[in-house]
Amino acid sequence: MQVENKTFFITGGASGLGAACARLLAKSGARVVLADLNQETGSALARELAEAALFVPTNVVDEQSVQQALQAARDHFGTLHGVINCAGIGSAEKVIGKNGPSSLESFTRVININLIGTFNVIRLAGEIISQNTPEESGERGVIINTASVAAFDGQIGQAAYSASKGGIVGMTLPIAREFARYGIRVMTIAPGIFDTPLLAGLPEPARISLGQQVPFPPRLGRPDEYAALAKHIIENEMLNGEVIRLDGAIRMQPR
Ligand SMILES: NC(=O)c1ccc[n+]([C@@H]2O[C@H](COP(=O)([O-])OP(=O)(O)OC[C@H]3O[C@@H](n4cnc5c(N)ncnc54)[C@H](O)[C@@H]3O)[C@@H](O)[C@H]2O)c1
Ligand SMILES: C[C@]12CC(=O)[C@H]3[C@@H](CCC4=CC(=O)CC[C@@]43C)[C@@H]1CC[C@@H]2C(=O)CO
Repeated sequence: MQVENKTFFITGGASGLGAACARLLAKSGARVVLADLNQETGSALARELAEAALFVPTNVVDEQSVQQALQAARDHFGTLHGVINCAGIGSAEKVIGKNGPSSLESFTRVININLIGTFNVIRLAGEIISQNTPEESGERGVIINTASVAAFDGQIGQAAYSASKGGIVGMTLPIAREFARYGIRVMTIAPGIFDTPLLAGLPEPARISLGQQVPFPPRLGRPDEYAALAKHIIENEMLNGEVIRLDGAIRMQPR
């Protein structure tokens, strides 16, 4: 579908990859709902994007929070044509640490936010989108999820994170197959290493080193490059049920 005059629900839309999608889609004539935990950054971006954007405080793991955010989106913009699931957290914890086995709580938290939160939004937004009047082609909408190359090249310390992203990879095809009857496409992007606030905690030498691990281009990915792929996925109906690595050919080392 063309993005102009369409509405997209972007989880994690207040920062990094999600915010880049919001900016590009708004600039392209779309309307965006910034569904994010962060009131400060979410409100600031909504002010920047003016009438093209609505910020709704949202916790993707909370059913009622997502339902209320989706209703706010419909109340404000009238409908919903797509979702970009960017909400997520990073994590690094060995299975056996200095003090013994890692905590189940930390593993569960990463799975809850990254995987279950993504599924929660897919199921609730998918039901709404399935009720759209279809385009001439029969398409009613598109859902884009965010995994990670860690789903395939998980490093030491990334058991929870890789499992959460591997789950997103795993559910892409079965949901695309189910949603085909509604004319809803389901795609996943698996980014390599992108220059976002998620990496903010890393010292500069570590960031430079990560970028140099990328075969080409030897640098961190830019959020606008992720956004450009997301926009293309929305516009290209033949992209469905697939996971696209966006990573400069990096294959993460064990650690
Ligand atoms: N930056 C990278 O190198 C990289 C690589 C691979 C995958 N990813 C994935 O891309 C996605 C976006 O990451 P980013 O780099 O833009 O990070 P980021 O930290 O800049 O943005 C993530 C956003 O998600 C929001 N968020 C976190 N938990 C939430 C929840 N429960 N409900 C709603 N919003 C929540 C945060 O408030 C934040 O605004 C994440 O899923 C991340 O795992 C990032
Ligand atoms: C984003 C990614 C995986 C992570 O979670 C880490 C991040 C580098 C900075 C980090 C330091 C930590 O102590 C916690 C984990 C993390 C946020 C990694 C850069 C690329 C990794 C990725 O997902 C590759 O696709």
